[in-house]
Amino acid sequence: MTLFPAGIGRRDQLDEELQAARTALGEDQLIPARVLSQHSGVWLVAEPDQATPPRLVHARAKLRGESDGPPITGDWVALDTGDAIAAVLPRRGTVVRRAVGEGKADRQVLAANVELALVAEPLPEPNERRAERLVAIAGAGDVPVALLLTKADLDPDADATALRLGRSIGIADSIAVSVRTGDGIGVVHSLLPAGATAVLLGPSGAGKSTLVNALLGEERQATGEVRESDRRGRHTTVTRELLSLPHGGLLIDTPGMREVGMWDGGVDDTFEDIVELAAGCRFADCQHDTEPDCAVRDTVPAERLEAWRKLAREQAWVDDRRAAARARESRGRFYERIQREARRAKGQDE
Ligand SMILES: Nc1nc2c(ncn2[C@@H]2O[C@H](COP(=O)(O)OP(=O)(O)OP(=O)(O)O)[C@@H](O)[C@H]2O)c(=O)[nH]1
Ligand SMILES: [Zn+2]
Repeated sequence: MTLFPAGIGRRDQLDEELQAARTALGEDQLIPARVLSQHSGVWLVAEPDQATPPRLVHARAKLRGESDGPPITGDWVALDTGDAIAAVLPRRGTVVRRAVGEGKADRQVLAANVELALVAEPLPEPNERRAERLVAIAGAGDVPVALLLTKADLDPDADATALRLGRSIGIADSIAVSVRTGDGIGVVHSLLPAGATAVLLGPSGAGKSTLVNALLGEERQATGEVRESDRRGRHTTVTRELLSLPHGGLLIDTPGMREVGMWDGGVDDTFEDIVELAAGCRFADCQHDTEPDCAVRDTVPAERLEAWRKLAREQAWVDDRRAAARARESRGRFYERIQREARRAKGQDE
């Protein structure tokens, strides 16, 4: 039985990228695979042709300390002859948040190589601010977004609410879905064509797992069993997994997130309405607060303006810290070079 009857996803230029990794590492035996799930210290991977069943592999120690962090679910990787992940192939379409932690500025890649982010917010009281934030981090990684207003059966005006929220955040695909009535499920399927990979994001309790089960239909039982035995056998924790949907689409399931910190910008994309209107303000640095001739203040709802300010402040804070870290790093490299040159000069003296 294959876990992914319709394959493990599209990947353009896989051969070229693999060749580049072989050249870089000087190893010509590397083979490609995709990470289906990440556990503590091991990764479940599958090869594109699935000639062998998915298997748990390790990663080379050096990979774990790299700036991009260890391999994650959705990654395309190069495996060596010892079945260890030797390289992570370039990531396209990433969702990155600031790692959770007080005053910390570090990045966490939530999903890699995704072509769509499904941002879930539950009805009847969707939190627009929370959705905006997820839309912004997806936008920062060049990942298009569809909004899913879940639990549509709890809101008699679900479709209107979805439309309104989509307009407000600037997302064309905004769909009310209910697992209870089945409304919207077909539309979600149509957003996930064969070979495409999407990630499902949203707060705890939004109904993500329930929706995933509905999308998987009967497939889940078949795939679930295999995975469960993997998990139990190894006592590992699954954080995210790549799932194969019946129509051939792939979906990365993420656990509910309490905190989603900004990392790579994306604020301006999400608040395009404000950015565009601001061009009409009298002052270029207008804060849309008490300035005269402000084109934004009276047009944009106060809560949205406040949300924009808050995210922009947060992004500025992260940018500061990232700039400081880069400066520290380049100072470090500078001193290393000076010391190296000093040692060399000394060697020549002797
Ligand atoms: N009325 C209604 N309830 C739903 C629907 N979908 C999910 N729920 C309920 O919402 C609750 C939360 O659902 P989950 O699927 O566990 O939510 P989740 O987003 O996966 O939460 P985490 O696993 O914590 O991230 C459960 O009690 C579900 O039964 C729906 O379409 N309608
Ligand atoms: Zn203004």
